[in-house]
Amino acid sequence: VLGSEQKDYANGVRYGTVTEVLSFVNLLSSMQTAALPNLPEEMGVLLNKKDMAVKKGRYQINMDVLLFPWKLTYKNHGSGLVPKGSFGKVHLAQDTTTRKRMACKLIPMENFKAADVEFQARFHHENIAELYGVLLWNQSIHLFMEAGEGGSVLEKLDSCGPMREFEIIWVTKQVLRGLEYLHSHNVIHHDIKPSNIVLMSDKAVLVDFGLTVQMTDDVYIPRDLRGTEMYMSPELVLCRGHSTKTDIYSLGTTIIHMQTGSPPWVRRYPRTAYPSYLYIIHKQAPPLEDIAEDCSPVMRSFLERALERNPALRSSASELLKDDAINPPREDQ
Ligand SMILES: Nc1nnc(-c2c[nH]c3ncc(-c4c[nH]c5ccccc45)cc23)o1
Repeated sequence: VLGSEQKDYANGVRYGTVTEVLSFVNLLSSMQTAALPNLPEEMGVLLNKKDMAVKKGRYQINMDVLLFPWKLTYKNHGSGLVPKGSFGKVHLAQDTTTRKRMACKLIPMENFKAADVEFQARFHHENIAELYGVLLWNQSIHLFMEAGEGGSVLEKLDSCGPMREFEIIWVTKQVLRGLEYLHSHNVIHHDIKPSNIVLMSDKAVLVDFGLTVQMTDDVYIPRDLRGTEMYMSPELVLCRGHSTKTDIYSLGTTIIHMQTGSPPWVRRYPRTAYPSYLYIIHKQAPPLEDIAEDCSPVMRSFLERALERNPALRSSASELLKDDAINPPREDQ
């Protein structure tokens, strides 16, 4: 039976505010899948009135919006689909009335967490993939978001090899702006890595906020290990409390991946011989040996500051945004 608050979703899909999206999402997280059959075909709250055309409380998948498997940007890629984010396959979506192209991440009801949406709904910045709306259909949550049609940095690296320094600077600046914004709200992304940075014609944006948390004070005591091993900071691995500085370390390892084509450690410690890198990250000094030989001196000192073992001494996003490495003197000056 629909509870009282569930009633106002009985009329399907509607436009709403961020607050309404968050209460819808909390309703979904608490809803048992058993309640589903007697719900309307699709239910949802959309933020983006401009690009998503709701018709009489309906927004039907494969009618009002078409979903396509994301043709990976570079042809010679393995699978046809965008690799799974944390709990979700990402499709390309197109509204049939407005023609707007979006990303649509499908998350099965049982895997859905409010955090998947909460941070993208609450925090807005040009370098964070915008949330356009949340829809429940066919026992799956559909998250409609800003699409990075250039694919992810990982896809670009796998297909085109190491990036040149000016490309790395362009991506790093955008990621730092997004991190500076999140960190100013005490929000830790927790999974900064090449596959969570997607490219558009004029910018790069951060995606996948499934592991994101907001610190209550200036340290976060984790209950579980969050992130992807290769990009984890020593203090995060230690599990004795960490801060937003952990994202800066992950950006440092991401830059190493962009300039060499491989994450840190793997060339010196092959994955075949090392099932886990946590001990290496804990014991070894930061992976400065994995910095590309042809890395410029300014970028090398940037990386030394981003990969500083002691988070208190590690530079912040705001400090790194002023660094010479990403503000190269213009040739003509
Ligand atoms: N996990 C996740 N959560 N939200 C997104 C997302 C929002 N907007 C997007 N735009 C593009 C891509 C994406 C395209 N090719 C790719 C190849 C690899 C990885 C991602 C892409 C992913 C997204 O992704």
